[in-house]
Amino acid sequence: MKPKIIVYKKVDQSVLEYLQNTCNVVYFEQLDSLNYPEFFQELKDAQGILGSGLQVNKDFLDRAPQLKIVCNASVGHDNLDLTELSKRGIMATNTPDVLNDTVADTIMGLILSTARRMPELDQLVKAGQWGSKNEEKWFGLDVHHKVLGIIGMGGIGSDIAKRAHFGFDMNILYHNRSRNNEAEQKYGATYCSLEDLLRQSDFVCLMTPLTPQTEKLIGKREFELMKKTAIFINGSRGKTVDEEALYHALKTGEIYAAGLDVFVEEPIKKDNPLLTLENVVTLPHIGSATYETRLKMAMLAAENLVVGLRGETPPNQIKSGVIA
Ligand SMILES: NC(=O)C1=CN([C@@H]2O[C@H](COP(=O)(O)OP(=O)(O)OC[C@H]3O[C@@H](n4cnc5c(N)ncnc54)[C@H](O)[C@@H]3O)[C@@H](O)[C@H]2O)C=CC1
Ligand SMILES: O=C(O)C(=O)CO
Repeated sequence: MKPKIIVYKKVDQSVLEYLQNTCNVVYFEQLDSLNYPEFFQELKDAQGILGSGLQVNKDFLDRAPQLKIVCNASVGHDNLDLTELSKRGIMATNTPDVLNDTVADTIMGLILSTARRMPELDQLVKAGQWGSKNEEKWFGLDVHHKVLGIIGMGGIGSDIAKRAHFGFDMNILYHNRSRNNEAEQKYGATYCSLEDLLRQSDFVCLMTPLTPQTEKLIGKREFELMKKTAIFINGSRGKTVDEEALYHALKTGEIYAAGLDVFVEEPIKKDNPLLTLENVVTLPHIGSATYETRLKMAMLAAENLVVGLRGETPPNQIKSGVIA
């Protein structure tokens, strides 16, 4: 009999068909309060789940006694309690690398749109307010030849460095848990302490995973260290930043602007004070969201699931306690 699995995220038909070759697939295009009861009913005898964002913790796993594998269709895996999973002998996988270029493109988009104030200018033109009198009011800051500080020089950080170095002649500083020789040799990146990076960078780009060590990594003190002209970009997870401190830094001119793809609460609440600021460019956690890349991520997650359920080691197994 084919093992039962649950896909809890909208995926391409080709991914479903691939999974159906070896699995009995229960498909939820998305989870909401209406279909949660049905989802948890199905979970009771499911051997695998594939999707992203669900909090897989002790309570969740108590409701999934047959589970053998949890496949995130994302590289981030802060939603998974790896200790609890490994205690129960349940495999966990993610989708690294296939999204690096796409997320790096998004980050460059945030860098350019904050520095050159593109969303504000778009609104101005569309509102029929394109005049010559106020032209200088809308001037922005150069990106090329500036200093870009990348915190978290992993797969995505390196692809941001590549674009910044070759495309924009930027000087790259980075802070990471360990030295990244490839980024140093190929993109001229210079390793430094977090404090030096914050003091010297024109653009500070946060690209670490969310872990106990990176939660609120950037807060009041870190914003105070940044240049007044600094632009802060967050593409990691909302909780890596103290949002109140960020609001204060932007409101008081401690930093120039911010470009944010991620927030503490997602979707962000309409009354979040950050949304009142002109010097913030926001995106709805869309870093990897192109048709091509989302398909690659879903297919990679599906391949991991099939291999894992075959009793073999999936290519992107996340190992508890392994530090990059
Ligand atoms: N906005 C979006 O749509 C997306 C966001 N992400 C986020 O980006 C994160 C990074 O993704 P990848 O580059 O693929 O991961 P990666 O594992 O290749 O790179 C992460 C880097 O962060 C470094 N790091 C970890 N903890 C650190 C610390 N305390 N201080 C300094 N450096 C630290 C690691 O050494 C590693 O080099 C993901 O975990 C996810 O949270 C990933 C994809 C899309
Ligand atoms: O992959 C991730 O971690 C994301 O945030 C979505 O692509």
